[in-house]
Amino acid sequence: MSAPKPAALVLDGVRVDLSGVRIVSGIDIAVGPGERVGLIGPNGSGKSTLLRAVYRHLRPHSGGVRYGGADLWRLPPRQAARAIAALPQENHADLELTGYEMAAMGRTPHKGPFAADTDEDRAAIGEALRRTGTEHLAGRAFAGLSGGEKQRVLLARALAQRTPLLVLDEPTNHLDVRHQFELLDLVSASGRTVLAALHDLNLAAAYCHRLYVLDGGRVTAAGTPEEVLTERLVAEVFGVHAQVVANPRTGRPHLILNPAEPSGGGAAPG
Ligand SMILES: Nc1ncnc2c1ncn2[C@@H]1O[C@H](COP(=O)(O)OP(=O)(O)OP(=O)(O)O)[C@@H](O)[C@H]1O
Repeated sequence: MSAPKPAALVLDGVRVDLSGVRIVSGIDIAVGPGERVGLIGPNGSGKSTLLRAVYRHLRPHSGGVRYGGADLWRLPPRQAARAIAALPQENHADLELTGYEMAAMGRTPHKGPFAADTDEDRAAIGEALRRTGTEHLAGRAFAGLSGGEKQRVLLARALAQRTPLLVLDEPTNHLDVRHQFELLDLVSASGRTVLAALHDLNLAAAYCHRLYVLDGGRVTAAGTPEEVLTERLVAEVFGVHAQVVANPRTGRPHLILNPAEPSGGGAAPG
């Protein structure tokens, strides 16, 4: 009943152009089976574009995306959708679906056209709603949910798909702090292979085994959070000052962030 055993995701020289503009190029990324890899980088650096090339919304102009050795772009759509589930940034507010129906869309790759839900479908949907704490949203119109509620229902859809690979684009968008932790705990506990774009560097440090830094459409650094999240790199890539300390509870790197050149002496408000 659980997702198949996770395999490795490999991006090999991926390049994507949009409207004749090169957005990302020469991207080599390897995510081991069951590994959680974070993609970090400033606005416009190409994170979403790259993820779309992985979850088959934007065909790369060159390079390959392989999962478990198979070229994801050559797989029949249904087979690909049994391997990879995505939590994209796009909003589906236009769809007239309930929370349950949205989560149930995750079962589409496992069913024939117009086939009724099987016991396994219902179990997968129910478990996904329960794990994401969204059972109470099942009967509500998806379009009327709050941003955070939508995000959690979309995660339920991805989990109901029961794929061994998850691609997450800003999964903590709209979520309050408790739900940010809960979502990433849930994803971590799932044991899936994960590639996720994250803006929050501390969450990236806390939940990812390794990080890739994207800047100007290229990978400029990669390694463990300890290796990547240095004061120098954060200053160069994000233009802010970071003091790196160890989280006293977890031992993971934790960044105390401030503007690069504090003005007004950095006095505390009030
Ligand atoms: N159709 C398009 N034509 C030209 N440029 C585009 C097109 N779509 C996106 N871009 C540009 O591609 C670049 C990368 O966008 P992308 O959304 O991948 O970045 P991102 O790193 O995910 O950004 P953010 O952190 O703001 O979400 C941006 O400069 C964006 O303006």
